[in-house]
Amino acid sequence: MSPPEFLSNILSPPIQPHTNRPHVTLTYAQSLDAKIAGANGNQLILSGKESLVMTHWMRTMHDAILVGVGTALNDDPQLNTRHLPPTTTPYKLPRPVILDSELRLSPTCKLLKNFKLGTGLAPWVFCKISDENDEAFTRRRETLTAEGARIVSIPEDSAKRLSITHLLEELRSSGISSLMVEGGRQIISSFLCHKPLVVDILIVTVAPTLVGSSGVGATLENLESLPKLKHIASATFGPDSVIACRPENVGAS
Ligand SMILES: NC(=O)C1=CN([C@@H]2O[C@H](COP(=O)(O)OP(=O)(O)OC[C@H]3O[C@@H](n4cnc5c(N)ncnc54)[C@H](O)[C@@H]3O)[C@@H](O)[C@H]2O)C=CC1
Ligand SMILES: Nc1nc(O)c(N)c(N[C@@H]2O[C@H](COP(=O)(O)O)[C@@H](O)[C@H]2O)n1
Repeated sequence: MSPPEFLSNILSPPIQPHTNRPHVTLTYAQSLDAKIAGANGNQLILSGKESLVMTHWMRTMHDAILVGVGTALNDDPQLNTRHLPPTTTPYKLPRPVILDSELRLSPTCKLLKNFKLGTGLAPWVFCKISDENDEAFTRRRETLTAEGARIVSIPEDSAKRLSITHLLEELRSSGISSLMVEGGRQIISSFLCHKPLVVDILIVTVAPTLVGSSGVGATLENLESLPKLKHIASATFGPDSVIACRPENVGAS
């Protein structure tokens, strides 16, 4: 059992990291009208079963998989490989990584439950560097640590979001060579528009469905902030089209 040729062609293992950061794959599923969720952020199952299996293969090809705390709270994801066919050799599980400035992650989330059941790796939760006197923050930190999370404090950027540069350096020095970023909207925008460019490949599943204007769009950014893309490959999985692109001039470091 091995990943579909589409993936092995574009993410030939082992994926090569950069000196200061992992290789970054940004991926999400969208409707034909470029929505990633329904009204009020309601989670939508956009991918059909064939492209969902493709996404789970992609998970096995990365050392870590990242979501923002908005997604963690809204979707309560598992970020595992449960849609792959049964096998005697266990699939590689990616390390779950959550960007969570204020430590809002629920101590009862599925990621922590799976870790305690032995069916998932301990999540790494990245947060801001807090004031020592912030007792509520310290309590949340202690609770999540007691539930099995590794909490890592990193600096914020000028917009008061966690610094993507520091995050990627920390992941690389913790042995993460390849990172799959799954969303949601703010995370997609932060990674896609980061200067210098840090996304090595963008893989978008397009489902033949319409969500309408109340849905959540894939990005928040205007055209000037978005990178130019070069098409790499496309494939169909069941009814869905999957498109892989590379941002032009992505950093070589
Ligand atoms: N269709 C798909 O493939 C996916 C859809 N989604 C959908 O996306 C929605 C969640 O998206 P959002 O609310 O935008 O939350 P998000 O998942 O993008 O998390 C945003 C939060 O992350 C934290 N954060 C820390 N540093 C950050 C940084 N540098 N950049 C951005 N965020 C940073 C902040 O607390 C921020 O509020 C949900 O409706 C979910 O269902 C999420 C993932 C994939
Ligand atoms: N590939 C894909 N297709 C969709 O239709 C989706 N809604 C998502 N969402 C992402 O997958 C996470 C859920 O993962 P688990 O099924 O719990 O393992 C969700 O939080 C989004 O990151 N992806």
